[in-house]
Amino acid sequence: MKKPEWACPSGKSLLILRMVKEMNDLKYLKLLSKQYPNIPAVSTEIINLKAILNLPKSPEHFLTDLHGEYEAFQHMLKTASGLIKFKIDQIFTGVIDADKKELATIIFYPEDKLKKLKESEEELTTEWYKTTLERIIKLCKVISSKYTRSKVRKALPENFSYIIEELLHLKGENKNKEGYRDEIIKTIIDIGQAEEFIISLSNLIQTFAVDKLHIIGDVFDRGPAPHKILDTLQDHHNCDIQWGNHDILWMGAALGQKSLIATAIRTTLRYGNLDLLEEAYGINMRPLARLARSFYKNIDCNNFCPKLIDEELDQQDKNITSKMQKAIAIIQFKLEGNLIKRRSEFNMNEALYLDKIDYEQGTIKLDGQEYELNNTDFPTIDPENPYQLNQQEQEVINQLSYSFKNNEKLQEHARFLFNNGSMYLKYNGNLLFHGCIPLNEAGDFSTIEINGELYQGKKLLDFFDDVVRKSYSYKFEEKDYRDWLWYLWRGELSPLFGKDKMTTFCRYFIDDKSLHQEQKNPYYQAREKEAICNKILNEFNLDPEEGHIINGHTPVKEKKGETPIKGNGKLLVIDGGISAFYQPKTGIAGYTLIYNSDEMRLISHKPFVSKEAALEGGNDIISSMRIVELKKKEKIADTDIGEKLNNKINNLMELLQAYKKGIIKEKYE
Ligand SMILES: O=P(O)(O)OC[C@H]1O[C@](O)(COP(=O)(O)O)[C@@H](O)[C@@H]1O
Ligand SMILES: [Mn+2]
Repeated sequence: MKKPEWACPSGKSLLILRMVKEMNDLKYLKLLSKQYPNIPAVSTEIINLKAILNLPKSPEHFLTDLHGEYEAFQHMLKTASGLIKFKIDQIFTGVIDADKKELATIIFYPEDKLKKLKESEEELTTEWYKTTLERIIKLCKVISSKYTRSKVRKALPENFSYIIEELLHLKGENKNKEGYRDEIIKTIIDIGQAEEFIISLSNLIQTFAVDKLHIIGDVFDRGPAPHKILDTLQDHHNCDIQWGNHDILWMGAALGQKSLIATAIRTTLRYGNLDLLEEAYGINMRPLARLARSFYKNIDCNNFCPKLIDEELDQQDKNITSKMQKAIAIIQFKLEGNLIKRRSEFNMNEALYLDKIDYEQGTIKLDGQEYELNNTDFPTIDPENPYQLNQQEQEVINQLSYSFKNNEKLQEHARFLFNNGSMYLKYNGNLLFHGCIPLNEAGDFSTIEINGELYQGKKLLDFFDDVVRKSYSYKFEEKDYRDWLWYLWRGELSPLFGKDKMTTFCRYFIDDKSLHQEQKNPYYQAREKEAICNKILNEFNLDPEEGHIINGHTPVKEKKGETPIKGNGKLLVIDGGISAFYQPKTGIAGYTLIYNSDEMRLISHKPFVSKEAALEGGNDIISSMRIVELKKKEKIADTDIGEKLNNKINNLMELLQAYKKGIIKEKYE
């Protein structure tokens, strides 16, 4: 059979191909020439970009599993996980510790700390303002030196931009300009603007300390204020998110996926965070409370009692929260039952419970064995038709679904998560994801068949990434993409969940602890081995010699001797439990990671007590800093952005040649 022409181009078609390419190149260069119309313009940009390539790589900050702990998160952000204090110690070697601590606290919380200092009997003298300003300027200079002038300029506060730019770019050794600088500082103090400058410069230091913030999932659930974390992230200058299972839960709920709405509400009530729904988001919970009150009269708290840290609810609130939790849990189990039956390809029949209950005996039969239920009050379940919502339940879930879908704030947060998030991220040679890459016992990528096609490894994550985006794009149509978000929340091969099953029903209703077990995916054992980590990096086309996997989701139990560094240093698990509920298990209050131009540094944190304590300067929450890897001084040229800049430089060089050869005519205004 004659080969199709494109399979092996003849000499003539090769010539045609080359001509087409040249024409396209020329078209592109002509477009580029609109931006850089002559030799001086294009030369300036080439010089500028080449200089940027030689700047040191700017710092990346990695946080994960924030679980609504806003205050601890804020502190990590403001302090850049200890990086700012570390720089202060490096720069001000001759300054006493107390002063360095004070300086650090001013930079982290400038308004509050200044107020506190003024309230104490000591007066803030001109000398104090001068020293403080000089130190802050010095630190700001060092921290901003990794950026181009234009980037620094763009970040400057409007009011003082000219003066701050002057101060930041005056060279210390320039004797001629010393008087000039001193006069600027003196005038700032004389005209009563010192505090404004201290605040502006402190904010600038916080901005520059970290260039890129990565959130490796799970902003929501357990803690009280995920909404405040999201508000902060929305305002951040440069942040990305790798979705966690708890984020997908809320994203799906925001799109009106009813099983996820029920689950999000149940989890919120379980941790006593009714205020999050009612006050922060303004979702009306009265219909659910009414239903709970009318059906679950005799609840004795037990397994539905909210988990609290400081007993912040009184008995009456605890009772109603428990009733509501049970009411929404039953709605969840019913909705999930219908979903599992509708989506047989999810293969989740083992999560069907309500049809296995003997409602007269108060027992349940699972895998041929009978178990006693510890609670047999199911006033809304019709044993003949256990998955059918009764009328009141139907009304409540419809009302909640309407509220979720039409809640402006929740929709704004969901939009942010969809737009700025992904299933995984490849960034500067590293691979970031929340949960796992599903593996089988043999250490091979697990395969899932969807509509006759097989997915595994990277292809599986790409499939889910695509489905999540489609669920958002088609949110107003009754397409079934949203069901996949539920699968991602709790399905066996969900890379965000990474466990064989979720045993919520058994945890509530059966005392036998063996039924509460959730088996982790074999990935979690396998990742201890370097070869497996390398295999995963290769699967994602990353260089195992250079790259690392950065993982969240499973709290590292440091107390039990577990280490966050796995696979011979190839993989870092940075979930150390910022969530207050996990701290007894982990023994610490979270890990964070800083990736600088010369090292990767893992920081473990002590529990964050309060902002008040932080303002006193006594709350240094860093418990240890470990250098995971020393790097050769990396430059922007070595990063992903460097690669893009290099491409641009190549194009500009071609444009320069085209001007020189007269292929494209220069334009001068
Ligand atoms: O702590 P709770 O509310 O009992 O939740 C337990 C559930 O949370 C999960 O651990 C998932 O949450 P994480 O992603 O934080 O691990 C489930 O596997 C488990 O069933
Ligand atoms: Mn998780």
